[in-house]
Amino acid sequence: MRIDVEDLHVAYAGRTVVAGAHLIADEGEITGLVGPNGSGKSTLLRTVYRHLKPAAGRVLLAGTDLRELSPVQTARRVAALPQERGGDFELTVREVVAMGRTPYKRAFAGEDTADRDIVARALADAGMAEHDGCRFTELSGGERQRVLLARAFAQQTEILVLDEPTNHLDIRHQVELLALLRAQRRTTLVSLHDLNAAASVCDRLHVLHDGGVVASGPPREVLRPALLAEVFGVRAAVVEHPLTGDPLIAFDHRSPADETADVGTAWA
Ligand SMILES: Nc1ncnc2c1ncn2[C@@H]1O[C@H](COP(=O)(O)OP(=O)(O)OP(=O)(O)O)[C@@H](O)[C@H]1O
Repeated sequence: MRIDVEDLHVAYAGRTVVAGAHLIADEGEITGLVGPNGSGKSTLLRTVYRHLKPAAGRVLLAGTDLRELSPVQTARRVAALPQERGGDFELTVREVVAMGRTPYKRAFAGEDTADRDIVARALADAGMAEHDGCRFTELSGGERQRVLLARAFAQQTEILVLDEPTNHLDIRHQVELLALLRAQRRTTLVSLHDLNAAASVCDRLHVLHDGGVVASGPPREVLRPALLAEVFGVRAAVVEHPLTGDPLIAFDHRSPADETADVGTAWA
């Protein structure tokens, strides 16, 4: 189920933070949203999972404007892992994941066997099956994250919108999560700070800068040194990963990009 974001404008209390953003997330692909702090990634994602309303422009799911869908219809199409991982749920891990089944329930209907199987499968996929009886509040940040991801899986939507899903995860769990997303082949729109992870797992990237998309395309075409200098303010070489052949960004951690250097317009 393809996502089209068209000329999107989003504001908080009159302050526009996403201004005229366009992007596409193709069916079954992993589409990455990257950009510096405050560039508008979370805000854009919140409009796609309908937590925020656009001030102008629109979000289409398989050609249908989100505004034409009810909240339940949206929840059957889009599951989200928001950046706000709060919710000090006084619930067990299993109960939190079972919340993902809500869009399919009539009021006060209980869980059936199919729901229980879906929840168990989602917990196993997120590597949290052994914690199913634990209290959510007693988990580490990374474990909570994986439980909330399992809740999104249990929602069984064609679209996943994930805001920094690898945040808090150790490197092994980052690799596992990204491999799991690839294996699922759902339409996935994901914000990532780790540009090397984005280069490895995303089919297409959109670079957000000051609320607008300034570059789009396959990671190899987008992640060029000039763009990294201009948008992220860093010096970097882009080489080939010796194991995978993916683009590998070797950052200069000693000094930022020289603001006076002529880096050209990488995305022209
Ligand atoms: N709830 C809010 N109310 C008011 N302003 C907000 C709110 N959330 C974000 N903003 C502002 O909107 C701008 C974009 O923030 P957003 O969180 O979308 O960026 P981001 O690219 O996801 O950043 P980060 O990489 O730091 O997570 C920032 O200037 C931020 O201060």
